[in-house]
Amino acid sequence: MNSPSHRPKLIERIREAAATWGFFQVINHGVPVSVLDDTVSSVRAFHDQPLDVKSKYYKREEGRGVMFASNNDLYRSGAACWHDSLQAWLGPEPPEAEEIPEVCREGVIAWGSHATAVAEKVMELLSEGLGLESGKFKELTFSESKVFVGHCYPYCPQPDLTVGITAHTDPGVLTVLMQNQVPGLQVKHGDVWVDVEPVHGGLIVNVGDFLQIISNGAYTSVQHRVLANSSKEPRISIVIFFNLAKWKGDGYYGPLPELLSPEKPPIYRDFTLKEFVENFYGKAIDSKSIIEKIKIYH
Ligand SMILES: O=C(O)CCC(=O)C(=O)O
Ligand SMILES: [Fe+2]
Repeated sequence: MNSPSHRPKLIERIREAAATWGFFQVINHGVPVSVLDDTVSSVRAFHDQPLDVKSKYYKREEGRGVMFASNNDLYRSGAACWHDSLQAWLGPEPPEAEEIPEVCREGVIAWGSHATAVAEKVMELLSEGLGLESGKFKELTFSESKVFVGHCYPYCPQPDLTVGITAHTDPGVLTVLMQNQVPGLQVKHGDVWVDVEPVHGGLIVNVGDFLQIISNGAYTSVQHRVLANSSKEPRISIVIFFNLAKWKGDGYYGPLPELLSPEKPPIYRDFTLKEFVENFYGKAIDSKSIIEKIKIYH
């Protein structure tokens, strides 16, 4: 990702992938594979512990600290999905190190900073792909608000009757994901669900709703889901969501003015953070994202 002579090509490839697929995989990202493997093992070790140890982290209030739960949307959704998750809100207000379970503390902290470095590089390329300065996304604080999520999809004896995570789009700016070798993630491309084969050492990056909106539709936030795990080995995936942080402007979010012109009018109306948050927390993860609500029909 670093060679200057490849940069224009890289910008174009990432722009194209983010526009058409909304998902892409990065390799040669500079994070040692041993860091990825160690983090996956330590999250697995957390989930392998007896329930009475993990239940110390049970809670339902989101937004800060550390939380262990099965489904964030348990009370908003018609059915629960076949996974457990350990979450840590790493920014803008990081938890005290002691709040993070000891068995995976080092992994959570290390992955948090490596994933941020990768996300910032990708954000530079995505920003340039829109014709903006490479530092624009960082200036807009897009890498500041971040949540670590260590998912575990245990063996499911009847995988045809449930799913690991229902189809949804991610709400924020960008998601960086790594996984062990157990498959399950699928991405929607047109009307087809496409399997994402795990690549050892590869990182998956996907566009969230907020990035689709601020790019005025140039980048696409696509639906994805995880099938219930039919293998005896648990599937581990570790995600960092980069969400909305503070905004430099007047409290309203919307398509970046730099991208708009009489030929390219906004296709989304502006909205407030309150509206965004209420929309997210008021629904099950598989129901309509804010994108549908704020679309302008020309
Ligand atoms: O486990 C995965 O591969 C995907 C998880 C996911 O989509 C999410 O946490 O939003
Ligand atoms: Fe997701």
